[in-house]
Amino acid sequence: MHVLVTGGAGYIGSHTCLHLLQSGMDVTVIDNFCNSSPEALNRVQALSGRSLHAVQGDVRDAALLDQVFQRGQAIDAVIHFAGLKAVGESVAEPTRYYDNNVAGSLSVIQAMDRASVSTLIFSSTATVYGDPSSEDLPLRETAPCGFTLSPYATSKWMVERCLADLQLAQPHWRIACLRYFNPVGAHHSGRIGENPRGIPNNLVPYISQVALGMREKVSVYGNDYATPDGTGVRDYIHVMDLAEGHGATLEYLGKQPQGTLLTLNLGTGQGASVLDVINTFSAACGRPIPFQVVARRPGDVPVLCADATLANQLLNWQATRSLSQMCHDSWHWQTHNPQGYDT
Ligand SMILES: NC(=O)c1ccc[n+]([C@@H]2O[C@H](COP(=O)([O-])OP(=O)(O)OC[C@H]3O[C@@H](n4cnc5c(N)ncnc54)[C@H](O)[C@@H]3O)[C@@H](O)[C@H]2O)c1
Ligand SMILES: O=c1ccn([C@@H]2O[C@H](COP(=O)(O)OP(=O)(O)O[C@H]3O[C@H](CO)[C@@H](O)[C@H](O)[C@H]3O)[C@@H](O)[C@H]2O)c(=O)[nH]1
Repeated sequence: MHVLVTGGAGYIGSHTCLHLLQSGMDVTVIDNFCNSSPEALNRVQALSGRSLHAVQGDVRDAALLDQVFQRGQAIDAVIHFAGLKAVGESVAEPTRYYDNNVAGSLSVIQAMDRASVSTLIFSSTATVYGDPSSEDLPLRETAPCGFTLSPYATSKWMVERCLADLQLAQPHWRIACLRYFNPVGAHHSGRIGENPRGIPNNLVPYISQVALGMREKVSVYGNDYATPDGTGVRDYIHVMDLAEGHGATLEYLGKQPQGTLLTLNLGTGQGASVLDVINTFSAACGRPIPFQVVARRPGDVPVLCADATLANQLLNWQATRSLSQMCHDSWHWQTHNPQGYDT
């Protein structure tokens, strides 16, 4: 099987490319490196002992996509990771987010159509659930969606809706929208991992930099939520579990008849609070993690936690790595690559 991975040099993309190569699949990547480094792909190839074909470019470049689809061995499926993901940034720059995430996805879908490739995995997000009511937790895929709290979340929901309409109009497609919860951790080798530019937005990369002494303390955004310890609860999932979930989805889609549209939560089903994560990380790295409680971050919700039963059943897949493993692997990556791929 030959898979085109858009955004394959990014955090989730690089781990998924490694898993696909190790599973014997052929991989082509298109990435404009706006939030990643070609070095990630060098390391993926070194770790797997196999090569992939990398194309530098933007998924909104229709002519380039046509070239990629026409070149060499036929592409069987696309995993579309390319997109922008910073929730706060999307509030400040909505048109950039809609352009990259919505127009970029349309460009990929239309190029697939021209090339008669109709198997697609789309990177969606738990943020499509907005601020769920407590009776909807843990979240099943049927929980209300679309009351989104940021342009980022809306952009992902718009693409999910577009794919549902496409599937109705052209029932030969096989599509999976995967709603990721909170991916953290890194490959156990410490060779690939998350590579935030500037000040990290996300909790675990920030804690990692505090543990390493690069930043003074973690700001805990609010301790007055209706959660057991008052801090926000999320469903953290190891990035390698997520990568394996993509492999399992490709396998599942390959066995389905034409006309499949699948929407799945990829999470562990276990919620962890901000303080749980700080304490678990501190145990993993053997250092105290200084923190200070500050005001809530606008747009944050109290709890996002998956019911991943459907993915477990359909894909014969389950997230197996613990929060402790996630923190351990993030720390391993951070200590070996304090400046990310720029080291
Ligand atoms: N990391 C998360 O917490 C999370 C959670 C839910 C969903 N997602 C989604 O999963 C996908 C991958 O996330 P990630 O964490 O690996 O992000 P990432 O930023 O590390 O990776 C995205 C990759 O896409 C590339 N890219 C962006 N726009 C592009 C374009 N127009 N053309 C070509 N390449 C482009 C970037 O250079 C980067 O390599 C994204 O779509 C993101 O929205 C991420
Ligand atoms: O410095 C920090 C950073 C975060 N948090 C808290 O930690 C939790 C997790 O925050 P973060 O790591 O920023 O993740 P989310 O805001 O949950 O969003 C992530 O997870 C979503 C899926 O659930 C993705 O779609 C988003 O792209 C991704 O940023 C939240 O309660 C935050 O309030 C802090 O207290 N301090």
